[in-house]
Amino acid sequence: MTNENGDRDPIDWERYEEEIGGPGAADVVDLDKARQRRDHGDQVDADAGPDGSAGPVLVDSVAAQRRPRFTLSGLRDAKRRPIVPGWLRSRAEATGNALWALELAGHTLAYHGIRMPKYAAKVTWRAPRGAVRLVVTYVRWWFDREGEVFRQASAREEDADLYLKLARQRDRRVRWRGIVTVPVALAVFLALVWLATAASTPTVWAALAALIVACGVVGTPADKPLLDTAVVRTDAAPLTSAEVVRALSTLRIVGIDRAIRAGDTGKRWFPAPIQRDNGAGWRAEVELPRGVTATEVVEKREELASALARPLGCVWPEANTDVHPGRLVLFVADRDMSRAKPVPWPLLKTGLVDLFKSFPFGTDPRGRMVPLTLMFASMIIGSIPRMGKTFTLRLALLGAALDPRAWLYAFDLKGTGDLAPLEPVCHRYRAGDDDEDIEYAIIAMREVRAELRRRTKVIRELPRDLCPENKVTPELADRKTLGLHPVVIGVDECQVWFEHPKYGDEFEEICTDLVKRGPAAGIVLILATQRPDAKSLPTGISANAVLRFCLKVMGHTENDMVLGTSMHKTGIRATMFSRRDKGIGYLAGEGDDPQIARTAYIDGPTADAIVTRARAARERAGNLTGHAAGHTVDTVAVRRDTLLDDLAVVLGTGEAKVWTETVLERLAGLRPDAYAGMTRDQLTAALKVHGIKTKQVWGTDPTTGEGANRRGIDRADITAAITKRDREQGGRAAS
Ligand SMILES: Nc1ncnc2c1ncn2[C@@H]1O[C@H](COP(=O)(O)OP(=O)(O)OP(=O)(O)O)[C@@H](O)[C@H]1O
Repeated sequence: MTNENGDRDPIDWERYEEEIGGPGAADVVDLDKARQRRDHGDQVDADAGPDGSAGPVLVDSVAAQRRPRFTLSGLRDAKRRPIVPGWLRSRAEATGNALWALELAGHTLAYHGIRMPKYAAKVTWRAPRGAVRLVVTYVRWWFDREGEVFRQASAREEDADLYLKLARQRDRRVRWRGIVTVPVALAVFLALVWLATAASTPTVWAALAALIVACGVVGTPADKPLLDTAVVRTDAAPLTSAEVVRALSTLRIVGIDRAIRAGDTGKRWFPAPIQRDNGAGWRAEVELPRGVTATEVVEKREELASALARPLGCVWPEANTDVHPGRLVLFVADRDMSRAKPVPWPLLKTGLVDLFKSFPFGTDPRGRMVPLTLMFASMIIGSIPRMGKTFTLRLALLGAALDPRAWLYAFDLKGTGDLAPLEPVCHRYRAGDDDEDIEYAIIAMREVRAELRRRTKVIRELPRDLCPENKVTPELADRKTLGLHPVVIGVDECQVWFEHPKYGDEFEEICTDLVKRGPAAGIVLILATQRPDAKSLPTGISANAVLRFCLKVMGHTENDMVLGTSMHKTGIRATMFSRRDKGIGYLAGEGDDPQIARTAYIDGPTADAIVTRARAARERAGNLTGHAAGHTVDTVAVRRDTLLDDLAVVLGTGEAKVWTETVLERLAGLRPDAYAGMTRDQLTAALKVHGIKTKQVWGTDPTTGEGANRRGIDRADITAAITKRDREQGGRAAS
């Protein structure tokens, strides 16, 4: 199509107009009628243009596409960049950076300081050559030797005019430079005379030293620097947009390939320039071609690393779904995260933890500290074997150990003793999965459940001003009389509990209760498992945990099991980690978005040293309890399960069947410490262990006096279960 100026417009606007209005649209729109309607003040047609004229306005026209440069609403919605940079706002990070700079300066000074004699010898050796170089350079300048080539060239080409011009210019220069030389020479001469006659000895030596250093520096060959290298830098090449586009185009992602085939050069894929981030690498934001999601790229992290020719541990693609699913944030670190020396844990040698506040957990790919706040949360740690779950659990428990108020329960069901360093500070500790160990654990967990019930009652009865949010506060935790100190329970390989044939259901029921109600009561449950599936990590637990740390997993089901529903779909994929990424995972629940973190690496001996410090702090606070104080748990108690006998007592002989709620009331009356607060579900689960099921029971409501059919217990079932148990125990005793 040709416009008024005779230029060819690449867009056939007439055709598009016709298409919008349908065939013959130009005939259908009656402009006169439209004008009449406007003149008569009729409502403007929905299709009317902005000027009120009838007919559709093409949004694809150049005018419609033009965006106003400056609008107030645009400014209101604009994202403000922080006045103080992020690393300065975090005290820990700012101190860390300042310490690093001081340390670097100290190292450099010490390195060069120790080499001063060597440098002095080098400088003295090079000084004569430097002196000659200085004199020669000066003489060359004085006699304008740099113009010599041109003068000779003009002579060779017999260009008399040019030669004369250059010769005259040289004469002028030599004369002028000679005039400058006289005062300079005089000054040097006078300085020498003064040094030789009137100056003090230190001044003479200082002047001589300065002269030697100056000459030595001038006499230094270009390929042999005077100073040795104190710090060897391994600077990574900068990341360029062309490189990113080229790498993305090799990933065989259909949408990207299609865009490139259609002539997209990728120049407009970058909404902001690629920047250095925290001095640790390059950060590129990429607006992927329409229809391509960032998760497609995240899944191909390994191929992307190969396309960028960087180690896998340097390449960290993430989806920024806050903007839209096609916005990719690519961080390319200078150093391989899985190989880099781990940043030492700040609490290694000094400092205690307040569990109500965060403590250092690890670092992100940018080298920034990642915190963890255990209070008011439960935590799940999951991955395939040998990725660092136990180390992560131990790290979290070490943090808890450094809060002298906290009671620690550590259960190492793998039984290898990985949690053994924590034993000196644990209120309850057990390694192994034998019957004895499981019995110990069930007693401990029953104890925690009873404690949970007690705490909820204490919190409920506290005056509003002391407990405004109906949850434990740091002040309440400090009051020893209330007994609301933090309780942190760590279980490694928790699937062993939940799959246990006898106590599995009870463990599940207690843990579900703890995950749901424990955080508000100051009880934190941390579960680690290498088999994150519905059986190893019951959904009631996995759905309610707040904190989640997912190291490498193999599939999206495990990913979502640990990190939460739909995480895989939204691009939070722990499947992208490689087997070398030990201790590296996605941490969700701390902060707004899940973040990649490498846990602080603490080996056994280091953990021992931290625990020694933690124990000393507990001794000072008078808070060495349970296992740590040498108390043992009577595991025989668990074998003498009193529930059946207690039921036999409360059911009496007169009634054949009793409603569950009535049984619960009677049990609470019989043993308030064991049964107060027990729910119907809990009783049902406890009965299931003995193979007893509740059934429909007809009875009369004592308050209303009306008959009703409700769930209840048959006394015959209890008697049968007791007989069976006694027979079995008798058989075992006889054998
Ligand atoms: N933050 C870390 N940095 C470097 N290496 C780590 C880190 N955390 C753990 N590792 C390494 O990973 C290895 C496995 O750790 P860990 O025993 O915790 O794995 P796991 O997942 O619990 O294994 P399993 O499933 O067999 O219990 C350890 O030997 C340790 O050296």
